[in-house]
Amino acid sequence: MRTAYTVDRIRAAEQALMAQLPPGTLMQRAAAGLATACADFLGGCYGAEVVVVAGTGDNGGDALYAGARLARRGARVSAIVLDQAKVHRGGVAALTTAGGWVLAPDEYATAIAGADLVLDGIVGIGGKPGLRPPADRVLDLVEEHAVPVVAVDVPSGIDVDTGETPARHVRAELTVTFGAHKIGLLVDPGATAAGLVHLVDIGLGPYLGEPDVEALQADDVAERLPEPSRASHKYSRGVVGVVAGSEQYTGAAVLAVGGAVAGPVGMVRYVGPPEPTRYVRARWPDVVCGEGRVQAWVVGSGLGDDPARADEVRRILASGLPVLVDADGLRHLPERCEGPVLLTPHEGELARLLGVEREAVTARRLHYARAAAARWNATVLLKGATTVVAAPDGRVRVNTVSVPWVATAGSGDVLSGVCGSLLAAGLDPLEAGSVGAYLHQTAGVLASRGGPITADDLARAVPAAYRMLLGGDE
Ligand SMILES: NC(=O)C1=CN([C@@H]2O[C@H](COP(=O)(O)OP(=O)(O)OC[C@H]3O[C@@H](n4cnc5c(N)ncnc54)[C@H](O)[C@@H]3O)[C@@H](O)[C@H]2O)[C@@H](O)CC1
Ligand SMILES: Nc1ncnc2c1ncn2[C@@H]1O[C@H](COP(=O)(O)OP(=O)(O)O)[C@@H](O)[C@H]1O
Ligand SMILES: [K+]
Repeated sequence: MRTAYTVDRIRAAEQALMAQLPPGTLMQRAAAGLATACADFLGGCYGAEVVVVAGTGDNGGDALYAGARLARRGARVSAIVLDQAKVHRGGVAALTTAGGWVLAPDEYATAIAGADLVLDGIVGIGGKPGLRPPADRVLDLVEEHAVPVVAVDVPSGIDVDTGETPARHVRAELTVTFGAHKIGLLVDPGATAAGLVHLVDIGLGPYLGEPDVEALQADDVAERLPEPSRASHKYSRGVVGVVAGSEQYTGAAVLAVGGAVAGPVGMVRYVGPPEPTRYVRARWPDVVCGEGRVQAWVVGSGLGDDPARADEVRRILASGLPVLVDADGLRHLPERCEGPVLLTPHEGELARLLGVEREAVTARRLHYARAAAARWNATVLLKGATTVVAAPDGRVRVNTVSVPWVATAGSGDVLSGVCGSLLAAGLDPLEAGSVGAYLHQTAGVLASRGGPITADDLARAVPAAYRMLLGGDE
């Protein structure tokens, strides 16, 4: 499990650990891990040109000490010190002793233009979002010359606790973070600004407590994927009912059912008008069409605006059974949901539900997913490159494994079927949403292999993804 914590929690853990150790130990552990990651990134230090950008806090200290280590390993390391009066003195001394030097302002442009790597030590967890002058001017040069950036702890300028980027911020190829993941490294747009994230263990583990945000990894997903036993029969494995598609949107029915049959359930029921029913029957002889007992429902994709279908959604939501509500179904939510409910909006749908602009949701994904979970008493899965799943009790998971080719028409319909199948097999909404999102993106990786895919390709790849995660043969 990848676990992330708020800045307050990380600071408290650091205090507790620092009290046990000689002064400066943690910074040296951080700098050592950072220097190794930079050397790996550069593919060797000898002769590499590195520019350290050091702000006024300990983040700058980490960067300067790492710069000193790189200089001792043969790199040419210079430093841009943003404020001479407040810079980490020990860090500057270490760098100069190791053969590095501090640049004068009129040397910044040339140094950055010739750099193989810029180390962003502007601000870490002590930073406010945005970049104050002269950091912004230095970033202009870095972007102008497209120099790769390794961010120290976090990309400077992001909101570390939320992943929001309300103002100017660094965009890194790699972020080397210390002690624990910060929430803003896992949630977009901060996650995108961070690039790849490498965690350096500095010994905080025993002091951290319960995480604020979790991200499942392959082994966590494997543990949670339902598997039948010798005693299983089709009903005990779970039956999922799919209410999707209409005379106009037949494809939504096929794709949602395609996701559901690819999941762990023993049986899928489909409930819909004659035309999509014909398509579903023709494709899956095993799907039972018409009403009947189910353990969970998937409702919403491609329903259109038929009032009878709206009533059906409301009736299902009042049944107390686990329900996944997607797309058009989201227009028929009650004042507050009862029972296990998983809502799966994309940003536009969540914006409509909450009466805000889409751009606001894009900018504040964690905030609005949490707000909707509290407002409707339901688990909310906000789709996107980093899917956020927020439960009404405050727990949050994010899915950071993703492949952009999955952003294709009908992909969300497949996701609804996959997650609904997991709900019917007994997972609670937070588990079904987070496991389903991981499985769906893994199917995307397998189907795509670096090229374009259709939603149908994605659904067909789900069983292989399931098998791979369980450790079965390829
Ligand atoms: N506390 C610890 O035990 C450890 C801390 N470490 C490092 O220390 C960092 C935290 O250090 P600090 O608490 O000194 O804080 P930071 O270095 O993150 O930044 C605080 C300083 O930046 C300035 N600042 C704030 N917002 C700014 C902005 N938007 N633009 C420009 N300047 C801004 C502030 O005036 C303040 O001087 C961590 O991120 C990590 O890199 C590591 O050395 C590991 C151990
Ligand atoms: N940039 C991206 N990278 C990876 N996956 C993405 C990206 N953007 C969207 N997705 C995924 O693609 C799916 C799109 O679903 P949705 O927006 O409902 O589309 P549709 O309505 O066409 O089915 C979701 O699972 C979402 O998480
Ligand atoms: K930084």
